[in-house]
Amino acid sequence: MSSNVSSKFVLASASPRRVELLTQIGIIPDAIAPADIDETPLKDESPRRLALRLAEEKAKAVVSAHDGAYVLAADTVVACGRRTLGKPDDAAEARKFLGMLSGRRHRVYGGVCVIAPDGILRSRVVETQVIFRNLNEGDINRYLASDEWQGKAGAYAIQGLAAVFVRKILGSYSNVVGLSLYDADALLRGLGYTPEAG
Ligand SMILES: Cc1cn([C@H]2C[C@H](O)[C@@H](COP(=O)(O)OP(=O)(O)OP(=O)(O)O)O2)c(=O)[nH]c1=O
Repeated sequence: MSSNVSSKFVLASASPRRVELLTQIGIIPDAIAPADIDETPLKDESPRRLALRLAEEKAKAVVSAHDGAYVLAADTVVACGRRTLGKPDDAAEARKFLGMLSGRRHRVYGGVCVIAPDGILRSRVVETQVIFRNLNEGDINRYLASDEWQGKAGAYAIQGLAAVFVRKILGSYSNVVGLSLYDADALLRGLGYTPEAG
């Protein structure tokens, strides 16, 4: 079993949302070490497997530079029908994604991976279902003008203006924002880390 005595906590993510979410549960990273990995899906890779693989690869990419630390990484993938919606390249792609999400149910898969100081790796995927109301052209135009779609999987951020699109959500809200706090806490505790002593 890993021990957290004087262990540092490293967040392997460039996402400011993930820092904010962890702060909410009293975890302030000692270091932020974004992992620069190729996020291209493999051939026939499901969104669930993609989210898990990328979270694991992000954690593994930074662990060697942070000996003796707990390393946490995450990845968020939006899936609509059989399509995986990544971060849109431009406004045209964001428009396409929002059109696909309009009036439908989609799934947000959050991969979470923790590597403990002794090298033990634990990971899981969290699924949240989100149902959007119908979006008309005005809704989409206003949303695109806000720029909130940029850098967000599926071209929306539930924590911002897009909250009004969300008719129903089934599962973890923080998973949609970028990191399920329930699951991050469960993985960290399972590996012996507690924020108080960390
Ligand atoms: C669906 C959704 C996604 N997002 C964001 C969370 C993630 O930052 C982003 C998905 O991209 P990710 O590749 O998961 O993360 P990232 O590139 O921002 O950071 P890093 O790889 O360094 O960890 O989309 C929201 O902020 N709100 C939402 O409602």
